[in-house]
Amino acid sequence: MVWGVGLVVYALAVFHRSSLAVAGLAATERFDISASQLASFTMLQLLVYASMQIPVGLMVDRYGSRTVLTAAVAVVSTGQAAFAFAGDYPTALVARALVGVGDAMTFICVLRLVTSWFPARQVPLVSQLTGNLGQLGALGAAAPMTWALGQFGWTRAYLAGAVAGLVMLVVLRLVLHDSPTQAHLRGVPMSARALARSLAASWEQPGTRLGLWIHFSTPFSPALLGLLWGFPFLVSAEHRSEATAGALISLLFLTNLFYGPFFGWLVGRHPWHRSTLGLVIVGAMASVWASVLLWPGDAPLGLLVLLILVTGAGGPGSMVGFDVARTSNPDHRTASASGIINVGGFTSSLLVIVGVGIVLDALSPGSDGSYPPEAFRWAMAVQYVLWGLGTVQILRYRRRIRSLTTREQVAGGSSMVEISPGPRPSA
Ligand SMILES: N[C@@H](Cc1c[nH]cn1)C(=O)NCC(=O)O
Repeated sequence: MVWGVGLVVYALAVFHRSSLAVAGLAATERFDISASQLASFTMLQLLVYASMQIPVGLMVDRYGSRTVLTAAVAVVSTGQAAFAFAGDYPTALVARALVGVGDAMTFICVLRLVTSWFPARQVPLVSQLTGNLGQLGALGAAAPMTWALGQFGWTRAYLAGAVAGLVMLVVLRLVLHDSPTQAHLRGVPMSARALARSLAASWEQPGTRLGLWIHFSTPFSPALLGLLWGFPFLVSAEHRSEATAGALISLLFLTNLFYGPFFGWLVGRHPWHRSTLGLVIVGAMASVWASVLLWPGDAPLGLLVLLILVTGAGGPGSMVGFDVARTSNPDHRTASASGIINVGGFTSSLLVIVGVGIVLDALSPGSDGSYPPEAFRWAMAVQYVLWGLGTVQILRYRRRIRSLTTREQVAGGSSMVEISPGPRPSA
């Protein structure tokens, strides 16, 4: 029950995060803004999210999931309510930033609950299910939100999400305990210096860095498609109808339901090969994107479906990063290590979304807002820079961790290494 409540709260956060995706046109009219001002909502949210991860991880280790999740739901609902009533662009930006803050506090709390409530051998699978079932919130923010906006109008549609948050707040306070034996699982108070030492200790573990780079390399491609550029790419560059493009984006979220349990099972059985899974996912995404981008003319529908099915592995693949960090750190640092990991994917997503926008603008001089297919192809190729960097770093830290641990140790549930005093490894 505790996990179920945590999962619903996370799905609601994903709903709030994605609830602007189908309201772009309405938002441009309501706030009288340009396309780039509209994109800045998404960028602001991602920026706030990424920059909050380390403080949030430390807060969860110190105050426990129940307390931080309560604050998260209160903040995200306030933000969504403010967005419902916002009549001008600056107010709407502040409201979206609040949504980003509350959203940033949610996932790490729920992952921490999973490690406290489930036996260690079930944690990889349940964490995968958490990350992936939570994406159903994005599906709820697609067709149902389109319907609600048309039926009830802006204010009432967004307010409904905020009210759902208040209901979950009550349920959370009634049901959710930090562990089977304690309502509140609190860490010891630490000075700023001790916090810095604890973070440094996590960072010195090669498994934390390996996890960060797996999380960096895997989820940005589905984020690029699902959060901002997928729809215009499919319509403008691949000349698909809006209905087909919408169906392909929905399929992207649905793939999570397949990959989640599969990767969870795989990671639980073969922890030594977690980085191999990360590399295979990156390789598969890079290859299928190359086929689409190099295809002369419009890519056939079958290839676009393949692109979606393969790219859909990126989000679930990023969960592997959390698992590597979990087994590389002691329990009292689990949440702050997860915070470090989560910076990876949200930074790479932000970079790729901004990068694609910059290349599109540079290659479409004087355009009226519609981008030529050729510009889109070059813009989407920005992904290769990040995949290249991510792959080099995964290989680097995987080599380091493999030289310092054994298969038996990792199979036993730990990839922690003894850090010897002396010169510290550089990033
Ligand atoms: N990459 C996601 C998790 C995921 C799983 N399937 C698709 N995405 C992640 O890191 N989530 C953190 C969050 O706050 O959503």
